[in-house]
Amino acid sequence: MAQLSPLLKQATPVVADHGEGACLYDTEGRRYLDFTAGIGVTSTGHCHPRVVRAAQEQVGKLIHGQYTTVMHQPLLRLTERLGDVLPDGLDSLFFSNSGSEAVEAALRLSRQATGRPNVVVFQGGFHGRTVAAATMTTSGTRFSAGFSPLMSGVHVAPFPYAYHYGWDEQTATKFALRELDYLFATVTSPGETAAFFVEPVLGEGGYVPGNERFFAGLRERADEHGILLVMDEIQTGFGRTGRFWGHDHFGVRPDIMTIAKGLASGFPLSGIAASKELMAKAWPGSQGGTYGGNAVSCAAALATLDVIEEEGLVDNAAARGGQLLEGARLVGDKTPAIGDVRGLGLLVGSEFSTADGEPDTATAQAAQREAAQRGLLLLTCGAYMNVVRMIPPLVVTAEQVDEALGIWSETVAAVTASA
Ligand SMILES: Cc1ncc(COP(=O)(O)O)c(C=O)c1O
Repeated sequence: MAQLSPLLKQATPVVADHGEGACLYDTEGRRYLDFTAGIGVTSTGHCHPRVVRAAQEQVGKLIHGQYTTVMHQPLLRLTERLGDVLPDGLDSLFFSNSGSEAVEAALRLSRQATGRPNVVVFQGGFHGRTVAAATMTTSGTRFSAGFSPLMSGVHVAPFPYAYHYGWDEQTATKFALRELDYLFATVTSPGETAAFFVEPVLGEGGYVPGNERFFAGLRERADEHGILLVMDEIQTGFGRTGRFWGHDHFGVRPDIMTIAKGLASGFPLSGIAASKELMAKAWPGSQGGTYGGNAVSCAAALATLDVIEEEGLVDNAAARGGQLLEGARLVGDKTPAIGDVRGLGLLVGSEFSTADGEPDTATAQAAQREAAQRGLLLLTCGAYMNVVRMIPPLVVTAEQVDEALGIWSETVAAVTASA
C-alpha cells in the first residue's frame, strides 16, 4: 500500500473534510477556527459562494486554454481587472501557477532587463522552494539543505529585524542599510546587481514588518544604480496587511511585484507585474509554462477581487488585524515565554524565547499542537520555527477573533505551565 512521503509530515493530526468562511471541519465533523488560511491563501474564506459559483461556471465552459495558442476570456478580464488595483506604472502582467514560479519569473526578467548577474536578498526572506527561489531564501537553512550547489549570484544583506538584534527599529534599519553599502563596497558592486528581492513583511522569516526608512533606503540605492526593486507580495498582497499591498504601508514604489496566494482564494495562480517597457525586455520564449493563467483559476481570481472589494475585506483585515494584535499582545504580556508580539493587519506573530533569550522552538510547537486540540489551527514560522503565527482569512469576524484569542490565552497558559 502506498504511503504519504514523510516530507508531507503535518504539524497537527487534523484531516479536513470541508470548510466555510474562517472555519474548517474535520472528517468527524469537529469545527476548527482556521487561522492558517492554507498559508495565507483562502483570502475570501473557505468556499466563498461567489468564488465557488465562478469556478463551477468556468469548469463547465473552458478549463484549460494555453495562452501561447489560445487566449481566453478569464485571463483577459483578470488582466484588465488587476489594472484597477496594481500600483501606478505596473501595467503589464505575466501569469504562472505558484509563488516560486513568480519569483523565478521576476529573477529572469530582472537579469534580462539589466544584463546584470547578481541579486541582493534580505536576511530572513522567503521566496520559495525551486532551486533559484530556495537560493534566495534565507529564512532557515532547511530550505536549501542538502542540494547544493545552489544558484550563483545571490548576496544577502540584513533586514531590520529589531527584536532579533535586540535593538530599536531605527538602529536596526541603520545597520541594515550600512551593511548593504558595505556589501556593495566589498563583495558585489551595485553595477553588477540586477535587483533587490524583498518582502514588505518577512513572512516565513517570522512576521517582521519592514519600515518606511528601510524601503526608502532601498529605493534610493535602486534609483542611483539602476537596480530593480522587486517586492515579493506573495504573502502580503490582496489586503492581507490591512492595505491592498503590503508595500502601501511604506510609501515605496516597486519596479516588479510578485503575486500569488490570496489572489485566487485557493486556486493555483501567480504572476508578476511590471511596466510594459520593462516586461518588453524579457526574451521571447524565456518565460512561460503549460498551466500558467488557468481559466478556472482566473475566474476564481475575478470573483475573489469582487468579494474583496464589495465586502470591504481590506478594511476588515485592518480592523480585525488590530484586534488580533492587541489581544495577542495582552497574552504575550502575561508570560516571559513570549518575547515579542508583532504584525501588520492579519499577519500576527508571537515569538517564543527561553529565559536566556534563545529561540524556544519546543514551546512554540507545543502551542501549535495544543491550540489545534482546542479547535484553533495556527502555523509556526521564523528561522527556528519559534514564532507562532496567526493568518486567518480576511473574512474573519470580530467574534471569531475573540474566540481565537480566548483559545490562544488558554493554550499559552497550558504550555507554559507545563514547561
Ligand atoms: C513571500 C513568499 N514568496 C514566495 C513564496 C513561495 O510560494 P509557493 O509556495 O506558492 O511556491 C511564499 C510562500 O509561502 C511566500 O510567502
